[in-house]
Amino acid sequence: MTGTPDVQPKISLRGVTKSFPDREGSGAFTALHDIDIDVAPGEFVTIVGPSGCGKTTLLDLVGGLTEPTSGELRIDGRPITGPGLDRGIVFQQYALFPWRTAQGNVEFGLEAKGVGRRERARRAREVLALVGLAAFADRYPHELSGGMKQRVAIARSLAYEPEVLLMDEPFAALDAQTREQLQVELRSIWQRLSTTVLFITHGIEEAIFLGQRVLIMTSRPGQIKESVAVDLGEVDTTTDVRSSPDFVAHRHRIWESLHDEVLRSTVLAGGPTGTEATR
Ligand SMILES: Nc1ncnc2c1ncn2[C@@H]1O[C@H](COP(=O)(O)OP(=O)(O)OP(=O)(O)O)[C@@H](O)[C@H]1O
Repeated sequence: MTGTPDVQPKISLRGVTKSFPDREGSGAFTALHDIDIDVAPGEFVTIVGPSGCGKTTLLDLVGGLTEPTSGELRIDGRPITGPGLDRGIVFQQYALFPWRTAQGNVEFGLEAKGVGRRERARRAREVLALVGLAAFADRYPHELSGGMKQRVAIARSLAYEPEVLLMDEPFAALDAQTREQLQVELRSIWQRLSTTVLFITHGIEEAIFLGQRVLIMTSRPGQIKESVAVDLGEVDTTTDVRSSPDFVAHRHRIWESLHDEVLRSTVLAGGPTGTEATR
């Protein structure tokens, strides 16, 4: 099991297994097997694992988008029975409404929550400012860069103040500089709002920079192999923190653990796949 034992966890998974019917339809294919995870309130947990090990499946389960084959998932001790406004989800693809402005996209979740028009507009402006887009509120998605669109997607999730933010490789499609900039912004937003975050990534450095704890998953069927606490001390994001001895040591430790799994998944797949997970 992973987590802090003495606080009631914000997110808790016990014995979670998820199977899908196999291609022939005659049996089942196990994507996740017997997962136990505890995430403390306000904790930022990142998850890395080889390609196809079930990371997205895990996040979908916490998001209530699918149901486990067996096991239990809880938020604040209550079983997860479906999607809810207590959880905001940010996907790799921006999933913005093209016919709505940035402001209109951010207001969307608030409409669903029944927030009045003036309050919606106020809150949307506030979170757009939080992600550095105050001057772009009236722009449509096609007028925004990839990084800006992903900022709008994050602002939309933050607008209705979810207690939990679920992020599935949200920066994967961005260029390296924009990605690093958004990592810094997300880190400071999280520090200010103390939202509980579960963040999936292929990048070891991203996992270390953002996470207080990195969960390493095994190759298929996905299980939690290790939970690595990240302690970088006081991080000055204006310096090249990724070159610090502590950061490099964490990177090496996680790389070694993950590399074994990537090799295993390559053998299982019968070819050279999954190497992206060792970046
Ligand atoms: N709806 C589904 N039906 C059948 N199989 C599925 C379904 N969803 C996922 N899978 C399978 O479950 C396994 C885990 O998929 P998942 O997308 O969760 O992995 P992942 O770790 O997020 O992969 P990646 O890192 O490449 O994004 C894969 O083998 C995938 O093909």
